[in-house]
Amino acid sequence: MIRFEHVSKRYADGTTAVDDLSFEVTAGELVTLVGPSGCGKTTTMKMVNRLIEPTSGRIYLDGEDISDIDPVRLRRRIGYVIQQVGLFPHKTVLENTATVPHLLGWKKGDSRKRAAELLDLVGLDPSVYGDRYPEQLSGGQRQRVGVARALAADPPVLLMDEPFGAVDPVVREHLQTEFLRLQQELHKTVLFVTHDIEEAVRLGDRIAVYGQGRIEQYDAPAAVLGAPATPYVADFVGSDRGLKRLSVTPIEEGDLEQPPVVRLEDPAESAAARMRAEEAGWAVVLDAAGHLHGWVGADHLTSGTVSDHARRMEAWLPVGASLKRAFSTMLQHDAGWIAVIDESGEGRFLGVLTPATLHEALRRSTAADARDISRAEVELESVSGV
Ligand SMILES: Nc1ncnc2c1ncn2[C@@H]1O[C@H](COP(=O)(O)OP(=O)(O)OP(=O)(O)O)[C@@H](O)[C@H]1O
Repeated sequence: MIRFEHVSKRYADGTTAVDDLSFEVTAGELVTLVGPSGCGKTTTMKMVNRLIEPTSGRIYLDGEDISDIDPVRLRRRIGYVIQQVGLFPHKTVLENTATVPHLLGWKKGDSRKRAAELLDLVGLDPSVYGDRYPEQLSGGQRQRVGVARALAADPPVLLMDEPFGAVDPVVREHLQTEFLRLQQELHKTVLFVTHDIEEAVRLGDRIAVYGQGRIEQYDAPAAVLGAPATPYVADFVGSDRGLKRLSVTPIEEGDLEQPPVVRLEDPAESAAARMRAEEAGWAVVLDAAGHLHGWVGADHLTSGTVSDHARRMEAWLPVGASLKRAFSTMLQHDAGWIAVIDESGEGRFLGVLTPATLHEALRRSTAADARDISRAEVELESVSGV
């Protein structure tokens, strides 16, 4: 979809910003460009929409050399989101979002309708926010409008230059999650610049780790974390890369423990007897439909039915969620275990994840790399679902 062939950029003052760069982004792929300040990420990106022209080399979009495409036409095929969103202050949120359809000559009604759909898609209710002006929004909301605006004309390619860089970490994580959800729906071809390795790992199908003007490693997140290609990459991804792996390793059914399971309607005494037989101090409680209700301690089961004593359980996750989410859910709920649910299978309870099984899952993921299993076999499906 996007292909760089021996691309270099030297600025007039002699700075070599990008040096003989060759790489390819396939259609529907989200590639993060990560590296320290001044390593050439933004230059790379701006060459794709011809805001900057390369000194040498060629860039292809869908097989077409972009130097043969009129820049204005080219940019219609490419959405662009930057950190300082650049919304027009005197235009409403709806008008800002409708900018590109408007420029493309859409009818006013059509472009406003499209803008409203897009605002909805990025989590802003158009009836609440549509008539506001940018200064009446929070930083995170402004970034969402920026994303909606870039998507308005439905371009196949999105360039995003530190789009979430200016918001606080909590909002940032929220925006990342929403963007991943959006990307699962839209399958845009995305180049995403960040200097934050965590963000690169969380979002990227592949990561390009930049050194000075060059890509040091271009690989799937687990491979970059598990097998850094050079000492520079190892240093950049950090000594805590084991921890970072948490965000690219999904919970699998095989990781789960199977505690005793009782039903809400079970008589308390028989449930207690079963737990004693399994030497378990507690059991997971399911409702009549087999959905997770909560848990119950063996000591409480003195009379009546399980439902008289059961407590609700809020700490649960769908299978396939990342181990990082599992870990933070445990901390958030101060829970020694979390329930894992099969969301696609109507919320069927699958088992529980404990700190010990979480550790095992992390070792499984590291061992996969140590055995030099090819990237394709390291489970990465959930990278886009963390
Ligand atoms: N117009 C310019 N003229 C001269 N040098 C430039 C120009 N624009 C960028 N550079 C230099 O090119 C190098 C790469 O810049 P670029 O903006 O691509 O880096 P970056 O990786 O995006 O950095 P950051 O994360 O700080 O945005 C830097 O050394 C920068 O100073």
